[in-house]
Amino acid sequence: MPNLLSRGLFNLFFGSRRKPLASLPGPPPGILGNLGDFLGAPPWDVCAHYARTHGPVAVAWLGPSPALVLNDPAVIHEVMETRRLEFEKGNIGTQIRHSVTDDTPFIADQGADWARKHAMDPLAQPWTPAWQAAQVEPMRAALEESVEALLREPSLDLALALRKLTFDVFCVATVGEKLPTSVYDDFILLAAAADARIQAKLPLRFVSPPKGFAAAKERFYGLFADKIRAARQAPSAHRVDLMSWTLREMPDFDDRVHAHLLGGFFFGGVFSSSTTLTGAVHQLQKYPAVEERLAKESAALMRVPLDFERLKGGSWGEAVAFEALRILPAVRVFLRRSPLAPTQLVGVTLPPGMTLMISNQHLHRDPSHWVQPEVFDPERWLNGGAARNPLGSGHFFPFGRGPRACVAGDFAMVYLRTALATLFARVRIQVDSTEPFEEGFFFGVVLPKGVTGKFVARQRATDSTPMGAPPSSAVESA
Ligand code: HEM
Repeated sequence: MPNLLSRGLFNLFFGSRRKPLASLPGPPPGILGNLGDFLGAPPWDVCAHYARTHGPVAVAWLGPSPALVLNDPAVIHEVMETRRLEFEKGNIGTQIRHSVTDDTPFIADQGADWARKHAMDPLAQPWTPAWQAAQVEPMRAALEESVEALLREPSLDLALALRKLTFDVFCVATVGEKLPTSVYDDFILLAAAADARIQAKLPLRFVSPPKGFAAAKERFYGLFADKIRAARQAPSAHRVDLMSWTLREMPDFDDRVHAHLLGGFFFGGVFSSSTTLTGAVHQLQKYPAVEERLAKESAALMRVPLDFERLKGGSWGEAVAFEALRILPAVRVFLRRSPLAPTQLVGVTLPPGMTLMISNQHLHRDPSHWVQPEVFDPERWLNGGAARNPLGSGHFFPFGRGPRACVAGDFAMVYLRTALATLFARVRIQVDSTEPFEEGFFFGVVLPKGVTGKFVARQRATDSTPMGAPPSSAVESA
């Protein structure tokens, strides 16, 4: 809390800016506004703290600029759904455009730009659900191969190991094969360049790209362009990867845009999906009975080939994925900004270009809505629980809300369920500490830090068909 002098100075210099927002609660600003709150803690924790101390709508000051912190489901509904065309996404476009290209809908302006890009996105087509369903067995096989390799590692940084595993599996889902590690290195370099801009304390024009950025970008997107060219020359009616499916269904789709979207898939999905898996693994170590039930269900599901229909029968796996997305959502803060023309919201006129900070951190754990919100309890999603709190509803929006919610949310659920089933049928993931882990931030996504552990093979259940390589020497029973 800033002292009286600091508060007095703020009012002296910026008091007139406070007047239009005076009816709204919020922390008292000092000479630097409330920046001090954000320097000491992750932004989602600050948003949750404001919800608890000031209520569901609060004004905070980022230096001399006000920000509206929203923890009210009805107002969030307005901003992200009914009135979304008025509120552009923060400045994420200028931060990540160099790495992700302009073709991804993620950074499109609300309105016509987004509508055009969304309409031609292979992830938003009538055939997309069929492509998703067809990924279950190829992803299972890719996961199994990666798991066998990880079993040989004596110790792992689980966030990084699951990130690489997710990248490899997404290669199979997008182009039908795992790609060389050099492609992963290029991807991480491009993501790190975007992350440096997201986290920059300087004006963006002073943030220079890392060494080798231009060459990595050319190689990364060039690889997808080469794959598309090769697939056009030797079309196959049987390949089920996204690229082949798109070429069959949308033969006139521009190859350059197609290559950009295939590359963009990794930026959209690898960090968020692997962070969610890491969170799930950490919670499962803390709640062994939940893990045991997942292992049993997974062993029963695991007959090769695994198909979408059988995977859907794994209701505990789905509940575990939902619970991980609730308690440790990978994307916790959504930024929007008010339009240049004066706009009314929450009973006040917003200044032009005002930042709106929307977070799911508090609402996903709101004790007035959830029973024992701090407990990792997948049971809450069974017996109608998922219908009571559907994805994108007031207290559960890990994939965002409204038309700009994650275009690949359904695919992410298929991936998470396939990954949980494949992993927990085969291994116990031993996590070194169940204490809460430190949470960093990479590419706009939460990055778990210091979550170390190892994979330990489970004894295979007798009623499942043997898969893959023989168990390694360290074996536990399921
Ligand atoms: C657990 C995994 C995932 C989580 C938690 C997640 C979360 C999100 C969230 C919260 C948004 C909305 C952001 C906003 O409104 O500001 C979003 C949008 C988006 N996500 Fe995901 N995502 C995941 C997986 C994926 C995957 C696998 C892809 C692959 C392509 C992807 C691609 C996108 C794209 C392109 C958008 C922009 C959609 C649009 O504006 O039309 N995401 N995601």
